[in-house]
Amino acid sequence: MRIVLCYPVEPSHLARIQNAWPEAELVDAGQERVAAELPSADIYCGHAKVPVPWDDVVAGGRLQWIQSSAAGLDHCLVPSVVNSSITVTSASGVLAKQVADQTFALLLGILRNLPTYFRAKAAKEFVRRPTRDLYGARVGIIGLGGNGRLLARLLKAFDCSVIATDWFPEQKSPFVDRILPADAVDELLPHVDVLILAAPLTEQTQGLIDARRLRLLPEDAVLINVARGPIVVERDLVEVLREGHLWGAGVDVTEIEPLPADSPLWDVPNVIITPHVGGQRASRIDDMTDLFCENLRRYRAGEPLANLVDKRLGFPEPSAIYGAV
Ligand SMILES: NC(=O)c1ccc[n+]([C@@H]2O[C@H](COP(=O)([O-])OP(=O)(O)OC[C@H]3O[C@@H](n4cnc5c(N)ncnc54)[C@H](O)[C@@H]3O)[C@@H](O)[C@H]2O)c1
Ligand SMILES: O=C(O)[C@H](O)CO
Repeated sequence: MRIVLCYPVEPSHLARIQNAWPEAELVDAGQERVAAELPSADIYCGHAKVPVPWDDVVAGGRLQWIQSSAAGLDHCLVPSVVNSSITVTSASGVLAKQVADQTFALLLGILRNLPTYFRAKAAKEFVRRPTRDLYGARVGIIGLGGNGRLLARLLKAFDCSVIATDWFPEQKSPFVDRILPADAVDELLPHVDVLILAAPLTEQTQGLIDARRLRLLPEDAVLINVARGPIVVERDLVEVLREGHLWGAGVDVTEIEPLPADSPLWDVPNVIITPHVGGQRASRIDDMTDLFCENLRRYRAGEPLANLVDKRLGFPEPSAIYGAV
């Protein structure tokens, strides 16, 4: 058994992975060597941002299982992988705490008008501007997976009412007041003060939030995107923000990353932009290694894997999500 890794592991992580399968040959490939090492791998654990020649790897016929170290699978669910017998598992749940921190940083930053105060600080001006409350707000979450579920739980500490859409609306959560089917977005939008995007990028979610839907939100609503940039039509977001329809937006992800210097989004005052750092924190590697070691154990024991992805859908079922609340 040959296991190829391409996520930032330290010697202690390597030791734990080796311990989970002592007879396996473990290769810490690094980005430069991944294309050369993968055709002879049985198992691959790697990150979204690493380019992999998937068609060649699938054609080689040896790879059995991809453990993505990202929750979003837009990097590896290419047609050749989807149509193959390769098992795919995601990192759903592993980054949920960090994504929650990032969401609250963006959300509270916009509600409390921090972009204005950062500009005022640079100009050494002591200005006061109106603010909005998170306490008691009506929050809509698109996508109730590892991230969405943790967010719902934390929002309850702010006495928010939480309404969500999800592909699996029959799932239960003590922290969500109402779960609607994925295609009920238009029904949800008029009833929320804050809209948080936490769904994967799929055929159904690409361009989901366009000008028409942004205008269905109440005036002064806030949009937070911690999922994938192309879920929002960015030029529509700029247009609607400039009309003054929204209170503001916080985006950790953009249609093109890095966001091009000539993007008009940079110049919209009531927007906070962070460079896709929602999942960033040292401990994520520990958490990722916990998940991978657990899945190696299950793989060897022939047990169902955590975060097993339905490749046709592009995400795991709720019952498979690792450590979901
Ligand atoms: N900003 C970051 O750094 C960061 C970090 C982690 C994840 N992400 C992104 O956030 C997404 C969600 O992460 P997660 O860990 O919760 O993933 P997940 O796979 O656990 O959950 C995704 C959820 O979205 C639901 N869903 C799928 N299609 C939908 C649709 N059309 N409408 C509504 N719901 C839909 C699924 O049923 C599932 O419950 C990832 O796919 C990834 O793209 C971003
Ligand atoms: O999907 C994820 O896990 C994050 O966006 C990192 O790529």
